[in-house]
Amino acid sequence: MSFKSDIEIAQETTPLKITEVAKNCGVDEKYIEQYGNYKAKIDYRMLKDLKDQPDGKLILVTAITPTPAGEGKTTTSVGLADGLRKIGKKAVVALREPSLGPVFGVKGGAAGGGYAQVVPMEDINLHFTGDFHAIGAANNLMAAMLDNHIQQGNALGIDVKQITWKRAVDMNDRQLRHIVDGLGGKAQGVPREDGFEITVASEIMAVLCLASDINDLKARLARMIVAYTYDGKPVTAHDLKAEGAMAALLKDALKPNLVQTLEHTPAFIHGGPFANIAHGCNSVTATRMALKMGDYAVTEAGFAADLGAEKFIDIKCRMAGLHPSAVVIVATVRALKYHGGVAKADLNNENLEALEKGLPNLLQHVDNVKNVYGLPCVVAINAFPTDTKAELDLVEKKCNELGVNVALSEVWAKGGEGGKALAEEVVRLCEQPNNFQFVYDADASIEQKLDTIVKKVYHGDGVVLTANAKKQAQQLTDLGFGNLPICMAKTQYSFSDDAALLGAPKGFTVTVRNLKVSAGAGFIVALTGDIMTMPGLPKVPSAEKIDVDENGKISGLF
Ligand SMILES: Nc1ncnc2c1ncn2[C@@H]1O[C@H](COP(=O)(O)OP(=O)(O)O)[C@@H](O)[C@H]1O
Ligand SMILES: O=COP(=O)(O)O
Ligand SMILES: [Mg+2]
Repeated sequence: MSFKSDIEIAQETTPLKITEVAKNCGVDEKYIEQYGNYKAKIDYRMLKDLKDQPDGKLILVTAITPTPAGEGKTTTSVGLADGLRKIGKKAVVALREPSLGPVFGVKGGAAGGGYAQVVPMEDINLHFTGDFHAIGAANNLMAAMLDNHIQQGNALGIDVKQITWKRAVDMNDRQLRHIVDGLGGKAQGVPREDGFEITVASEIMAVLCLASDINDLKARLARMIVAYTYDGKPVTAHDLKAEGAMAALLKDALKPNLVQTLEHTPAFIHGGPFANIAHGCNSVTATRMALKMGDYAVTEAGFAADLGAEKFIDIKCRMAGLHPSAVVIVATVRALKYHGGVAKADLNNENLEALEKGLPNLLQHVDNVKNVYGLPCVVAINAFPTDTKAELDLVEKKCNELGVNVALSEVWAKGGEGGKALAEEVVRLCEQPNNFQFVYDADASIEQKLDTIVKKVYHGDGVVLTANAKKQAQQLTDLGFGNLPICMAKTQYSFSDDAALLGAPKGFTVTVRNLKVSAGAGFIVALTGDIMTMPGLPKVPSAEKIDVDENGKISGLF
């Protein structure tokens, strides 16, 4: 069976003018800054003016532990919002902006798929409104000012071996992970080991996602710790007088972007941290706008419920005072078979036995959402064209037998029409009482918080800190950062820190090898296993299939 590609579906649709989309969801035109006919930035001052307007219900879309292709959170978020509108509800979706890393790498774009997409998908997946370029420029201005300070005499006494700030580029480029720069002699800089991280892992991305306005942004940027002195004192962006210029670069990037789904549902897209190496959620301002403009605000958190959902709750909701009403856990036949031991190449072949063997991964995520996060949830079986009826029926049957709330989602194939059953169930769940809770108390020690996450969310035996991480934990506590929430940087392919441990592994510990404070964002990043903040391209990058014709029409993006 052949299907139209995502980009073919997107390009055959006629979107509404963005001013009409804005008007339809109640955004006053005085807040709209158009970027062409189909994109706009919305001034966050609208939130101050609407502060007395009641919020809608917040729905989080998460997933089971994914295959490298992803299981359809973004697709389901879009299709659910469309489905809610199909049943007469005022729904808005809030998503992250795609990074060029995956776009040209393995996963491809992040604008949904099939008949559940946001448009214009080419823009959204490529330059969009320039926010990521602005973040990269601000990040690298910081790096240039830091190295220039050292070159100009190093009055602050920065220890070049204790520089924590990396350069950034929005690309999967392993060649830049570990570099030596400042070569060429006295006038060319100070030689040192350096490195790049992907822009979505930059602390500035997290700051942009958590800041409420330009003053808050500037204050956060100023607090960012970029290095330590020879006597171990932190050096901040403010010490280097960098926050003003960085904020100037980010003035427009701070405003959320408004686009639409294929069915003209309003979609706020803003910020794009990955959930394995960063906190994995779109901006608070975009989420708040969705809550003001919709009776139901659907948002997503990256990768599975042990990563994006945990950080959505313990970082984003904790900092912004958000309280989700319901959670959708996306599951797919292919991912369940993957957890049941089927090789990636064979995932399109029916295999009921492997499917059943993979269920423990789903059940453990359901258990976490219900009993650790305390939220009502529904499993959305995201139907792929390669799924057989027997497989889809088995997942639904097993979930029902185990008392797991489940709904079939056909949004990829049918758009909002395929999301009506899921929408009805989500509306019901939003009216249920919920015992929303954070996983840990922020005032616990850094090690206790790490241990709690490993035990309660990953179902491991506990955390192990390397000697280096232990020293850093003590240093950060002594500097007064011990009460910050934790941003776990861990593989997305396993509950554990070992990507090979699929399903619902037991009897493992998670090793934290490095702790770094993101003092501007307000959390501590814990690097586990061999996770890296600069991914690499695969053997056959998706970029090889992307092209543009003489009329500027792009092909090959998905
Ligand atoms: N039901 C489906 N059938 C076919 N392809 C799908 C389906 N759902 C998602 N996809 C595709 O799978 C990939 C991952 O979907 P996405 O929504 O980005 O997942 P996530 O946000 O969880 O990473 C995308 O290329 C998307 O087009
Ligand atoms: O950070 C990861 O996001 P996805 O799970 O949407 O790829
Ligand atoms: Mg996604």
